[in-house]
Amino acid sequence: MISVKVPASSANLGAGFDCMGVALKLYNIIEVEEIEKGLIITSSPDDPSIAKDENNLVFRAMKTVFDEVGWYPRGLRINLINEIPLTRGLGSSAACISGGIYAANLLSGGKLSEEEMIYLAAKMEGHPDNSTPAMIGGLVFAVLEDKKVNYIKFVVPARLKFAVFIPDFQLSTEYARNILPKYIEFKDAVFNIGRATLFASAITTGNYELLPAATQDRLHQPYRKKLIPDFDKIVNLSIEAGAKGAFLSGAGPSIIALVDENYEVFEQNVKNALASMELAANWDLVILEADNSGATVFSVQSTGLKR
Ligand SMILES: Nc1ncnc2c1ncn2[C@@H]1O[C@H](COP(=O)(O)OP(=O)(O)OP(=O)(O)O)[C@@H](O)[C@H]1O
Ligand SMILES: N[C@@H](CCO)C(=O)O
Repeated sequence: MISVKVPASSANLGAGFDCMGVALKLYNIIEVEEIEKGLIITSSPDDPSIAKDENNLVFRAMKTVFDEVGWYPRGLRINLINEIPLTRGLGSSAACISGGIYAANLLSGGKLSEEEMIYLAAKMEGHPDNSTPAMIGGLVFAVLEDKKVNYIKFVVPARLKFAVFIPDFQLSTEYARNILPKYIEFKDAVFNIGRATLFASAITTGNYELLPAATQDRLHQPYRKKLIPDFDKIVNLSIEAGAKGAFLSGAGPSIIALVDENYEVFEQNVKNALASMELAANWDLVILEADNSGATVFSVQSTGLKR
């Protein structure tokens, strides 16, 4: 049996719609083994949206590898241990895709290179901003091309914390993409290019004072925040408490605030404020660090199956 550990991820990071994302220290574990025949899928905790047949996202990701390398297991057992909340903007689908591809590559003899796995994952997800950090960790700047992903990985220092606000409701990425406009104004495109460029420079040089300006966005947040009634309240609360920028995590509904120093004080103050505020949803706050490793092998045990 092969166990793979794969991190959550937060895409966009403000202005970098579909091209910037960071892996976070919150994990799913995917256990896979070849069996004599059939497909057995188990999951804990379970959720009705986790398919137990060939529609399962981890299985579908694994199958793209088997099709690519031309090797198929006789049967397959998949056990999912899920820590990443589903459909909250924390890359649960990318973890399934990148983790499934990584596990299938190990099971089938490691024929694909890291670059090939990164490409397959981004192609399946449709954009590389969650799947690439889920695969290799770190904070990633990435563009999906015809046959490859062009990317740069930045190793995030532990000093930078990601305060993740997770609400008690879900928002599917598909829905949150469908409400975006087909066209945007030229001035909004210019606004985002400036901020995304500033973000990349500020984060890689450690100039965190620029982050509040660099995390502004006009491509997706103005539209999506209408689906998240507490968005402005939580962003404003975070900035007042000292965050270096706060924005929607991926397609939402989670919100992330960047916190540099005194994160314990930030956490306490924000938790107290949340408890006394009138909000439309219940919000959990967890402080996470970036994961700089991506998908990794957790353990490998022989199944004793003979070929
Ligand atoms: N552990 C899992 N096992 C199987 N399927 C999963 C699992 N986690 C998520 N999924 C599938 O992915 C879907 C959620 O994907 P979606 O892209 O909407 O949200 P997300 O990836 O959590 O958020 P975002 O893309 O904004 O970061 C679920 O409805 C389910 O079909
Ligand atoms: N860039 C993607 C991330 C969510 O998968 C979006 O915002 O729709």
